[in-house]
Amino acid sequence: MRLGGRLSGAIDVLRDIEDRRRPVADALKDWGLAHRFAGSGDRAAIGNIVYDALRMRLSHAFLMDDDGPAALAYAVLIRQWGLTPEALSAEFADDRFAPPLLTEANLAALSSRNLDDAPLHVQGDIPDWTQPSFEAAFGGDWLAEARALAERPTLDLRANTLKASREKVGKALDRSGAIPAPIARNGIRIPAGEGASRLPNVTAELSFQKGWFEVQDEGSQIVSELVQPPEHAQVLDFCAGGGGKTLAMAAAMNNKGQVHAYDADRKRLAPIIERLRRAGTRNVQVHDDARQLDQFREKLDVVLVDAPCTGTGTWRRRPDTKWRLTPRNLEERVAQQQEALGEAAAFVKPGGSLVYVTCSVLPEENDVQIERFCETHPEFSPEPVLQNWNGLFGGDTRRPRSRDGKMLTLTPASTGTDGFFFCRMRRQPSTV
Ligand SMILES: C[S@@+](CC[C@H](N)C(=O)[O-])C[C@H]1O[C@@H](n2cnc3c(N)ncnc32)[C@H](O)[C@@H]1O
Repeated sequence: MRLGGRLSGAIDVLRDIEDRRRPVADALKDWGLAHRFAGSGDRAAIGNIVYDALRMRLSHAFLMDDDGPAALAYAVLIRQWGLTPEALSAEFADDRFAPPLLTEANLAALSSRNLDDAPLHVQGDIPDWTQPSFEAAFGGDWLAEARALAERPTLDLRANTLKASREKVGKALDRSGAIPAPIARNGIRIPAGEGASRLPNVTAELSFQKGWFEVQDEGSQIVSELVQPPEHAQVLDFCAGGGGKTLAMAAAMNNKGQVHAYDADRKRLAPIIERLRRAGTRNVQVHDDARQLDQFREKLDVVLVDAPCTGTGTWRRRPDTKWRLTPRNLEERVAQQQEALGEAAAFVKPGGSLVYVTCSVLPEENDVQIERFCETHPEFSPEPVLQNWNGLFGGDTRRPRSRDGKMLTLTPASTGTDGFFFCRMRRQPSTV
């Protein structure tokens, strides 16, 4: 397919997402099934246009004075892919699959409008109601932080040290452009690429089938490393989901000690069994019934709460969720986080740690939760973590944002990762 056909395809998918409020991945998959002649390069290019359009939806719409799918898709090619309206007109002149050319009104808006005149949330491509939260989280840097959440993400992998070193995985993937990730010690990064370029399907690699690596954002790897469970510790991953952090901690513990993986939702937990097998992990016990945890009350060294959250830190990867998020969703997540923290705290032994993580950057889900929890549970208090950063990751790495060295926020702008929040609270040792 030529660029015109790809652009038409992207416009169809964007329209489908908007009209039927569908997740991007589903809309792209259906388009592929209905257009079987399209090759993998075409599908990747269409996917890139759609995702790029959604990441910068508000600023594109402002500059085009039009929030329709065609205007958004054209804006991607002009603002993000570096093509000019003139070059596109010339390219599409003899392409019968190309969409109608940009309207006079779109062209006039594009040449006369300046993004500096747009409301700030439009400049940052975030929902208007989230702006106060961004301001509270990042002060004067909030706009730069919001904009970084609208960039394309890298593809990050974690070498599974139970089976292979980072060097070995890097060699196995060298034709994919893999390089060591800047911060995480076992991280491998495949840069985001530009325009129509597509990321490799690393899960089709033999080295993946053999369990040499996992797909895991570098931010998720970093927070897993910050947990720092001692090798022989008894750990509970209370919101284990598909097991991304369980696997990372189990490998860091060198297959020693014990990681108990639990999730209130059995369906989310299910994939963990196959992942543990592939990774060669032998120190994980999976629990799908809360009653199985009763024996661990006040007994465990470390309890991780990787809490359900709004996922604002992953907006680069799932930009459609940015526009679907509502204040009500945020309220619901905040309530679930309080519940999960309260339940999980009961398993921490005196002197043990309770670690709270989210993949959100909103203070309501992060600092505010910690403050509220510590008020109602005075036996817990946050511990300094930033002071260990250099020791863990090296002195010349980028550092997360933190006001007090205890609560850390990783972001695309600060650490070049997805957004993550991390805080470790210590439970007072027993005095008897
Ligand atoms: C952010 S996801 C976990 C991701 C996972 N840790 C990973 O690294 O792949 C949050 C999980 O918390 C679970 N959850 C929500 N409330 C819970 C509760 N009260 N107790 C246990 N799990 C809960 C959800 O089912 C969801 O799977």
